[in-house]
This record gives sequence, C-alpha cells and structure tokens, in this order.
Amino acid sequence: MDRDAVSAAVIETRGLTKRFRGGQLAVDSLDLSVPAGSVFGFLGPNGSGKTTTIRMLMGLIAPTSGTAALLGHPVPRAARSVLPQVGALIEGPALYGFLSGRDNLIRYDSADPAADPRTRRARVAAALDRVGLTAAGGKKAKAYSLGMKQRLGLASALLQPRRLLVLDEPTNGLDPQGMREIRSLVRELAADGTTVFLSSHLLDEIEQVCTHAAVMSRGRLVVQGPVTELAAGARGRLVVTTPDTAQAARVLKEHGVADLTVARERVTGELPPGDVEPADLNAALVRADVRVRSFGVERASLEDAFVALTGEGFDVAG
Ligand SMILES: Nc1ncnc2c1ncn2[C@@H]1O[C@H](COP(=O)(O)OP(=O)(O)OP(=O)(O)O)[C@@H](O)[C@H]1O
Repeated sequence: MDRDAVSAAVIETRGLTKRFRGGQLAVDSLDLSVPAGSVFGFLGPNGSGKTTTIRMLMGLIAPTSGTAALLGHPVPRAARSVLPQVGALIEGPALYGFLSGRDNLIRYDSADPAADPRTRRARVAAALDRVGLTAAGGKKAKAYSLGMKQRLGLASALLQPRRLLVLDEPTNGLDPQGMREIRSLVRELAADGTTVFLSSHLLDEIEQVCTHAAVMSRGRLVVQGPVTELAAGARGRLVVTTPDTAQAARVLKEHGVADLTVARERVTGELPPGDVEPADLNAALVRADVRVRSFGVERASLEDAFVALTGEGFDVAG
C-alpha cells in the first residue's frame, strides 16, 4: 500500500470490527478514511456503531479484528505516543460541580503527566478564552448551563495543541443556542487547521458544519466522502405548486415522475432517471393546461442520500 496515502489520512481504519461478548456485531469491517484538515461527520442513527468505533480509535477497547491508525500511527500499539496529539470529548465531560470552571481545567491538566505545570495557568486561560468562558471561569461548574459544561469539556481537550479532535455527539442534549455555540467553535478550530472528527445522529448538523461525512447503518459503513458529493448523489425532488393538483400529478406520472405526493396545492415527486429535463416536464404541464404557480427542484439533502442508499428512514429521535 502507498505509505503517503496512509499518512495523508488523519484517521484510517481497515476492516475494523468489534464483536461484543454475547455476539453483538457492533462494528462490521469498517474502512474509514478521514482527510487531514477536514471536519468529518460520523453520522448514523443511535446504535449504529459510532461510539464503539470511537472507543476503538482512542484505545479504550480492543478491536476484534482489523486495524486502525491515528496520524499515521497504529492504535492501540502506538496509542501512548499519538494520543497526546489528539483531544477527545467522549461521553460528556467529567466535571467537579463544586470547583470553578478554571479550577476544573487546572485539576484536569494536573492529572496529565505530559502537561508542563509552569505553563498551566496560561494554557488554562487560553483554553477558557478559546471556548468563550473567560468571564464565567470563576463560577462553580454546577452553575453552568449544559452548553457551558460542554464548552468546558472542549476546553479540557484544548489544553495542549492538538492535530486532531474527536468529539462524540458534542451537541447532544443542548438547546439550539448551545448547539450553535459548539458548531461555531468547531468551525473556528477547523479554520486553525485542526482536523475535527465528530459523531452525530443529526443530519442537518453534519450538513451545517462538516466538509466530509461517513454514514453508518447497523455497524456498517454505507458511504463516505465530501458532503457536497454525498448530497449530490441523491436526485432532488420536483416541487410544483398548482391549483390543478390532480391533473398535474397525472401528467407528471405519464412522464415518469415517481413517488408522487399531493398536499394542498403542492405536488412533489422524484425526477425520473435518465436525461429528462425539468424544463420539459414544466412544458408538458403547461401544454396540458395545468396552471403552474411555481416549479422547481429542491436540493437533495444528505437525508435524501441516506434514504436512497439504505432504503431506511433516518431515526432522528433521542
Ligand atoms: N459493551 C457492550 N456490550 C455489548 N453490546 C454493546 C456494547 N456497547 C455497545 N453495544 C451494542 O453495539 C451496538 C452499537 O453501539 P454504539 O454505542 O457503538 O452505537 P452508536 O452509533 O454510538 O449509538 P449511540 O448514539 O446510541 O451511542 C448497539 O447495538 C449496542 O447495543
């Protein structure tokens, strides 16, 4: 295998598999490739194997078979040398409520044998500043909102310079404002050159912040690549607004439009495969005296791509 190709990926797995005792196949022969500099969304419904994969990557559990490499080094074998360059936020931050945010970070840093005590205060101050908690740094952590706690957890991952950040469901449980804060922080970190790998069960979240994504379903990788390409893989839906819905649906059906839905004055359907031009469909409607108020093709979302690829709906609950 081309060694350069391996080192260009920040996370690379080959046939990575985890079968739990009791037989549960949580991750099934996963080949993941996370390019340097990407914001990589690891997407899948609850139970699809995301956390299990992340735990293997971070050396917390051993794979049943297959290999994984972080920053070009095999894990778990080289975990000790590579993990200091990787910041991780898995399963929510462990915080002491009776300590201030600042003291939580000082305590966390003191427990890290690789951390230099002489630079501790300055690094803690910089990390608090990074996540926008300077003003609240002296407050007890138990008085923090969930979003602030999550930002403090991120600060703990940022006490050292990191080449890679691994975040497991970083916006889980947050209100919309908290979610926005974490997303903009992720964007800022990426702009500074850190590769960010984050798991999520929220499709629109991935579309908003990620450059690349991998979609998991039942332990298997369904697809991975740049988000724009993944969404483009699914064809958009045709949307026609007209008072003559029944007639419009009939004409569109005759021209190969499938999966038609009619709601009030809106007819939607799947564009036929091949080189049928939406403009030709519009012309056919007009020829049949359908009064077309608006005619367009809705951009395909990652959700459309997911449904097209797996034939499943995307479970966004929980
Ligand atoms: N320690 C374990 N022992 C047995 N089965 C497990 C264990 N951990 C996870 N599983 C199972 O493995 C599958 C994948 O779980 P995993 O937690 O990796 O999914 P996930 O995509 O991260 O979902 P979630 O978002 O709910 O954490 C699930 O069916 C889960 O029940």
